[in-house]
Amino acid sequence: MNPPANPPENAFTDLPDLALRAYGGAVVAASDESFAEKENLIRPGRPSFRPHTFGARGQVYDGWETRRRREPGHDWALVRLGVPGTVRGVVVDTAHFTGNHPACASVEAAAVDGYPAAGELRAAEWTEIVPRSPLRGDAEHVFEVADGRRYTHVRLNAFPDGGVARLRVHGEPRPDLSIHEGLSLDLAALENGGLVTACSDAFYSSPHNVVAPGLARHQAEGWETTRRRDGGNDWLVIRLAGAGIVKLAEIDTTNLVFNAPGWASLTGTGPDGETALLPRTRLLPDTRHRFRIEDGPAVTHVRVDIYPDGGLARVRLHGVLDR
Ligand SMILES: NC(=O)NC(NC(N)=O)C(=O)[O-]
Repeated sequence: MNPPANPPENAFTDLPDLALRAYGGAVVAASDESFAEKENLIRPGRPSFRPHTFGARGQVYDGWETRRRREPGHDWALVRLGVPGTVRGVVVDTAHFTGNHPACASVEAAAVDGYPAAGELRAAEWTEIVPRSPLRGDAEHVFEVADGRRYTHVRLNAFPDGGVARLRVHGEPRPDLSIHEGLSLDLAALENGGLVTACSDAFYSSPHNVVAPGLARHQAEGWETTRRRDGGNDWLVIRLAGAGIVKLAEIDTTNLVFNAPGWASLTGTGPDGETALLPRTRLLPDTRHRFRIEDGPAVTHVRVDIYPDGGLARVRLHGVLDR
């Protein structure tokens, strides 16, 4: 999620990239990756470029690059989304590929639950979500997707061959929660369908990071705001995996050593209105705080207020789904 504080509504690039490696995405197969490896497609961060870094196979690119095709057909890469979901838009980024970018690209999507092997995936039913479109070199191509179905995999087609730096697949998470039936789970986690739907400020790093899997390895893998000068406070809103009762909240300031918030509070919203889940509570820098939440009602959204600013590495809201 990019600045500014009030992004335009429905800008799909503000939704999380469901294919991101950090969320568990994987490039499970590709027709070819002679020049540069397919895994680069879903790496976090902007693609880098160092000129004249020629290795034994040619210039080294931060992207997926196939060899010059001498037979009919086209190249493709198959991506498993880290979290299944509704795809709202795709970005095909040819950053730094000039003279060797594909002439055109298209994107297809499929829904295959379980653990399909690459061969099984290729035989799946694929739906075109981005029609074959011309590409330019060294450019981000932004394609909105109107199809509202849930998908688990996408396939990038490069016509006829060439290099693509990144493939971003923005959307809303829709995992299958049946496996959690009768169990507690992190209702905020992106992998369980939690989604940050609003935030006051995303200047340094994305608020989606607070619901990402695992621990943040450094400050940029968490959410960080600017220094606030107006007397207010920063906040974000998490839409939970479903209506649920939060029983344990984890507020993690790890890696925020000199810029951790001084305090935080949690407010739930649900069918019964607004409920204070955690009153304004003092936080320490660089610490994973855990708080029991007693007797809360079922809520669908939780607002996390931090005072006055700073950011958080992670927010975990463990609880049970309300039937
Ligand atoms: N990785 C490469 O060297 N690719 C290309 N060549 C240069 N110089 O970038 C190409 O497609 O021939």
